[in-house]
Amino acid sequence: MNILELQNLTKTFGGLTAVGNVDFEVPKGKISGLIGPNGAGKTTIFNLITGVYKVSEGKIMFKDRDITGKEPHFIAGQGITRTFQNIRLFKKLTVYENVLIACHSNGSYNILESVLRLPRCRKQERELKQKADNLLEIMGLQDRKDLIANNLPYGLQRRLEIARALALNPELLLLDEPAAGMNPDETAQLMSLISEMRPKFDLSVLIIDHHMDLVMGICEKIMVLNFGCKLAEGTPQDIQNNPKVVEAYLGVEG
Ligand SMILES: Nc1ncnc2c1ncn2[C@@H]1O[C@H](COP(=O)(O)OP(=O)(O)OP(=O)(O)O)[C@@H](O)[C@H]1O
Repeated sequence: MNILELQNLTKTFGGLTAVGNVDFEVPKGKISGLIGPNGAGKTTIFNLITGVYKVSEGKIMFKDRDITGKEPHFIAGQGITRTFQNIRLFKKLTVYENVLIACHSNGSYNILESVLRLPRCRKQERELKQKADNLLEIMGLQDRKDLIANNLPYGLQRRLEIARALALNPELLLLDEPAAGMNPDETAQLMSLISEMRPKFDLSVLIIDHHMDLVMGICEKIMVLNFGCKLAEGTPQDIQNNPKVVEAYLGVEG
């Protein structure tokens, strides 16, 4: 069963076709990968899925519902959250505050209940704090919860971004270059973390990354883009043995 389907997806910017007629299914409960050379259209696809860019042509189906053209907040509310290529955190707030703020987006009490500190509000706040603590524990950030986010090592800032995305209770998590800037040890730790959190949160995951060891190591299905078009899709083995992919991407140093 598929959680997400891209049907004939196209995005043009003026005369440039950033994404052209792409069909791709993301299976439910699996980790999938989206790879391709720089400028191939990968981040544009994330921006289309999350409603940041408007689709030029084609359809995006999430859990069999058409979400094409919907606003980002609606799509996030349906269960798709993401991280960004350039980390986006509240850099001057603590690690804990960063996660707690994200958890609060699920709170359902109103301003009056909050100002009057009514019991329903106090109960929810306790639950949200508990949730933030759990997320920090799972992401291995509990012992740094009082640090200012900007002072975290880069690899841990990436983990914090994932914790914030998980706080929104996604069913589909989109990770845009989660291992960018990480050394091989940090990348290996991130791979185990993603593999462990997938069943823990009952997630489907779609990852963009240039680290082939990460993508080939944890993805069950991979799509390769080149110049905005789908070049190949299949298992890591299919992709590694595909001469077109080797020529377009894997054979390129860097
Ligand atoms: N807002 C925009 N306006 C104009 N062109 C854009 C815009 N966003 C992306 N593009 C163009 O679309 C193409 C695809 O870009 P995109 O960022 O999706 O590639 P990518 O595969 O994610 O690359 P990278 O691996 O370098 O992040 C590029 O030619 C890019 O310059």
